[in-house]
Amino acid sequence: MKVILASDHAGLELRQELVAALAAQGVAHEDVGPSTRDSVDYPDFAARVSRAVASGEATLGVLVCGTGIGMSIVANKHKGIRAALCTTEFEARMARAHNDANVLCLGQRVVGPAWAAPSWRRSSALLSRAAAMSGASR
Ligand SMILES: O=C(CO)[C@H](O)[C@H](O)COP(=O)(O)O
Repeated sequence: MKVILASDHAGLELRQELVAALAAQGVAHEDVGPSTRDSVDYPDFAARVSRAVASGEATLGVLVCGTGIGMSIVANKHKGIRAALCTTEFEARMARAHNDANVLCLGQRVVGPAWAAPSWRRSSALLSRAAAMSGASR
């Protein structure tokens, strides 16, 4: 299994937190940026991750922007992508178990530290659990 992650400038810190969580758990992953808080266009990053998942280059994708909404809209335009915008661990579990979601979209401004520190910590666990639930080997 390989997880591919990207964000825009508004999702940078949460994405980096998730990358660290995956690395700590030994989950294969690819972080495709961006690397700075310079403003970028989220559709470019949504397309990069969506293409990778749709082609099989990656098993699961994670996209983070300010709200997660734009990322989910763009990702779901790609054939073969079932992107789920989740704000809770329950939603992420259901997205995998009931909807076979293959891209997790998160909003840093919704679940991130500046808005709700406890949710920020939960979101790291959320991704790790979603990845683990794929059933694929790490
Ligand atoms: O959430 C988003 C898209 O759904 C973007 O992250 C957000 O629109 C970026 O806003 P700004 O350029 O003002 O930082």
